[in-house]
Amino acid sequence: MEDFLRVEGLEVTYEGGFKALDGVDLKVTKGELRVLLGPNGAGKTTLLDAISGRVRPSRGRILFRGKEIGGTPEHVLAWKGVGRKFQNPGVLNGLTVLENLVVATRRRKGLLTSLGPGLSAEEWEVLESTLGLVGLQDKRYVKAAALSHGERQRLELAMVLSTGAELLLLDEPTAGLTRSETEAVADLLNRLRGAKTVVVVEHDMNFVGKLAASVTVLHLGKVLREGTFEEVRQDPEVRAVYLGRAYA
Ligand SMILES: Nc1ncnc2c1ncn2[C@@H]1O[C@H](COP(=O)(O)OP(=O)(O)OP(=O)(O)O)[C@@H](O)[C@H]1O
Repeated sequence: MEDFLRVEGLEVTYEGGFKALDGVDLKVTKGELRVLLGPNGAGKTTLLDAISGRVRPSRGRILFRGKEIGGTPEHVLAWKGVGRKFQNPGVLNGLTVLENLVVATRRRKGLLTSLGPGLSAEEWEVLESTLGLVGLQDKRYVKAAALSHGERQRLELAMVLSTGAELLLLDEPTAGLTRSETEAVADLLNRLRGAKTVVVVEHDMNFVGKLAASVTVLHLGKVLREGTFEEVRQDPEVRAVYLGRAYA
């Protein structure tokens, strides 16, 4: 199968000459759920930034569905199906859950983001199934401002999905969530497997352990290991640089 996302020899050098990524190779197949682990400063966010067009690679290639996308502006990539959670503009507080999803769906079509009729029957169907997927059916008429933190996170995910994103890039989606909210996000990501390709940066090991995911460990801007969560968790080198602290 063709790699859905392929990163080859990627380097990102920040102003001042600091090399945050130093020759990263990564292959993600369609429908895969991939976790990026690594200690602070390993380059995880920079890798998501490079894939989503927020920072420019200084060397190497990023291929999305076989086409080079390195250096392509973020808004163009969003249009091509690369979705970054926490992308602007995010949730609109004054609108209900349903209205926010309508706005996100219309954004996909490139229309003005005003409300009103205009979604096809098929789009309503997709919107309904997305609501179900994130477990917010019962909150459809609730204003976004009144949602709990966890519900809001799930609404943001639903909005990225509604924009038609095929590749979802998530940076610590469980930050600030309670244990049950974290479990809801883990369930959601597991259910997305096969339908969407997801790359998620996460520090919460309990959460990562619940994901049916392969794991890539970054360290000092390079890939240190790849494998299942158990494999990388048992790896002495990984433990030394990262997990050792959490599992000592
Ligand atoms: N805009 C920037 N200019 C210069 N250096 C930067 C910039 N952004 C990040 N860095 C540096 O690049 C390195 C990698 O940062 P990055 O945020 O990608 O790491 P990370 O693995 O996501 O870390 P964390 O887990 O702490 O979020 C760090 O040393 C960081 O200080």
